[in-house]
Amino acid sequence: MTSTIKVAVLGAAGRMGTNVCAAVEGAADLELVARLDAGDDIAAGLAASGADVVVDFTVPSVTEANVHAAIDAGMHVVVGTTGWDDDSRGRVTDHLARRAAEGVALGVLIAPNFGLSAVLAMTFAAKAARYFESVEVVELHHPDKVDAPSGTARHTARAIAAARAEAGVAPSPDATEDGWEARGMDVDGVRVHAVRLRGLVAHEEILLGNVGEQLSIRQDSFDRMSFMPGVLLGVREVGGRPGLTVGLEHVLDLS
Ligand SMILES: NC(=O)C1=CN([C@@H]2O[C@H](COP(=O)(O)OP(=O)(O)OC[C@H]3O[C@@H](n4cnc5c(N)ncnc54)[C@H](O)[C@@H]3O)[C@@H](O)[C@H]2O)C=CC1
Ligand SMILES: O=C(O)C1=N[C@H](C(=O)O)C[C@H](O)C1
Repeated sequence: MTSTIKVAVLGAAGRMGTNVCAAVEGAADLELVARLDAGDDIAAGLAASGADVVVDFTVPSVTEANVHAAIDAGMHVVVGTTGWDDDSRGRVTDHLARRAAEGVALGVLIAPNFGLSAVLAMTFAAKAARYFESVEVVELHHPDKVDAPSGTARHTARAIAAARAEAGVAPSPDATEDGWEARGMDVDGVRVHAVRLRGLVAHEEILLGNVGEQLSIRQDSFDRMSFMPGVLLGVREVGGRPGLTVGLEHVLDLS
């Protein structure tokens, strides 16, 4: 008989955490062993849970500390929470390397978006980016979101910028003078715009333009259930991927 993967969920009372707990409970090969949220002692809760994999859908201000606590506890981690940058990802890589040197090989998967449509949109945009003079990213979300722009939009812009740099493409033209404020955030030279609107869940549009033509790549997550197949895939795969993996596209082999 194959054993189940024991899963602890951090942020279990949140919009995503609630869905993740239900998805884990509905999967025959997974076992939900802890639901932890704000106010709980995360280190103690994880130690008591005996989890194999920790899933974090909390808030940007606490997610890094949670990941280090899980690594200290000898658990693999799947992270959906946003707010990561090169420095915080670097500290996780270093922590994983220290644990590996102690003989404890752990995997951490940080994915800004677990939705298949979003991962494909990012991948297609990065592939298209070298062929267009201009590219901008627009993300649209529910107004209860605490960060802007979204982690997905930042990840998309970084991938686009890397593809354009590799191809030697010039920066998108932009004659806007300094002091005009509606040009979005500059993420590695790609402009990212954020819309917050009641009724929305999570949406992204990548606009690519040449003289006389435009390509629009649009994805819509209408329901948080759409993230669950990706989260469960991450839970099943992370133990076999020691070190830090950033982006579900690597697990899906789309990169
Ligand atoms: N990667 C992906 O596919 C997706 C990522 N997200 C991201 O996931 C995160 C959570 O999103 P939502 O569920 O919508 O937010 P939410 O606000 O509904 O849930 C966050 C939960 O974390 C809890 N929390 C706060 N501090 C905590 C702590 N120290 N320890 C444990 N729990 C704590 C809160 O009490 C709350 O229940 C955000 O960063 C969001 O951008 C959201 C949707 C999809
Ligand atoms: O807060 C959300 O809702 C979402 N957050 C993630 C992000 O910031 O990219 C993923 C998705 O867009 C939903």
